[in-house]
Amino acid sequence: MAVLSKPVAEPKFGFAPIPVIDISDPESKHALVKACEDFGFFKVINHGISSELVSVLEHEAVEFFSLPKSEKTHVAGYPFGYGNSKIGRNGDVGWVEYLLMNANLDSGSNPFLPGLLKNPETFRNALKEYTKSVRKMTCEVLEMITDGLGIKPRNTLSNLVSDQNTDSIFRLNHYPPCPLINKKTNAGKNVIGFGEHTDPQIISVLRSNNTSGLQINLIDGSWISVPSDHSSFFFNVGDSLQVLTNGRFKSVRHRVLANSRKSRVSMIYFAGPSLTQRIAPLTCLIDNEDERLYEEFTWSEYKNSAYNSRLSDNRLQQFVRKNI
Ligand SMILES: C=C1C[C@]23C[C@@]1(O)CC[C@H]2[C@@]12CC[C@H](O)[C@@](C)(C(=O)O1)[C@H]2[C@@H]3C(=O)O
Ligand SMILES: O=C(O)CCC(=O)C(=O)O
Ligand SMILES: [Fe+2]
Repeated sequence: MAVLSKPVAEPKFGFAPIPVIDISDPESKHALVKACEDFGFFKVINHGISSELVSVLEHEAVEFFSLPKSEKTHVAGYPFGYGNSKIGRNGDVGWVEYLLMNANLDSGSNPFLPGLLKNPETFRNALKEYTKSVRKMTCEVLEMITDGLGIKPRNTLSNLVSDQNTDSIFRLNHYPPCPLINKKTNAGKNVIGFGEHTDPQIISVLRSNNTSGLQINLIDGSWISVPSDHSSFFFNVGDSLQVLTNGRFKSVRHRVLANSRKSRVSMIYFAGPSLTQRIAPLTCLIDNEDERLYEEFTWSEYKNSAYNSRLSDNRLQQFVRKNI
């Protein structure tokens, strides 16, 4: 893997409180809206997703990443497939290997899936069940958010991502223990696993094993570490939701630092709309045209421009309305 020694800003508070939302309680809708406004990030508990389902998929992921390098690189590809160190195709690198897939397993976009692992069917079934359950939870969360914002109908946002044919993707990341970090002195402790960025989609749903490393950037610019919790899900507001809410919700900048001793395995569902979907501030959230902060774009336009950018770029900047 590539050696990364770029200095990164120190987290200000170490571990700090992250909004925790109990989605079994409808009244959590207000806390959800506040979390999206203040952090663009929150942890979800009482989600009802079977821990067995998550464990099976994690086990399959660990099996995959334990394969010899030659077998993994056999399924290397862009945008979907295996990748090691290189993130995207514009020069970003990290202490990470990953498998990126179209979340719609019936789309034909993941031709490498049948050849994966000894028992590809177990992997495929676990993936299918997992993405289905996470998509459902995502829609529930978006409906609570819509309620909390006082928007009608309550499926205004969930409709954008509820169909399995929308442009949603699924990513497995593996951050191996990093020998560049000195276990005794902690020298080199800031090796970047996944560089700072915002997610371009509407909302992302992350689950990891019990190895920490994820950090989020607060509105004041400081970084905080997110304590790992393998039984919860972490949600990131994406760029598209920032636009839909006319900047009221913040698309959270986040990154992952490597760990000297433990592997981190994460699975992320990026809920994206269909390619032709128009993304613009919801008219019910603005009183008059002058308040509109962003130009309208289609998801396909935004995605193309995002995939031509560097990881840390502010991708929304070019869509900010001028003369307001
Ligand atoms: C450097 C890049 C990697 C990325 C595509 C991009 O050009 C800019 C956005 C990156 C990102 C971040 C969130 C997701 O992990 C991801 C799959 C996505 O949709 O946008 C990655 C892209 C990637 O890894 O190809
Ligand atoms: O692996 C993680 O914990 C986060 C990775 C991430 O932010 C991403 O893949 O977009
Ligand atoms: Fe991300």
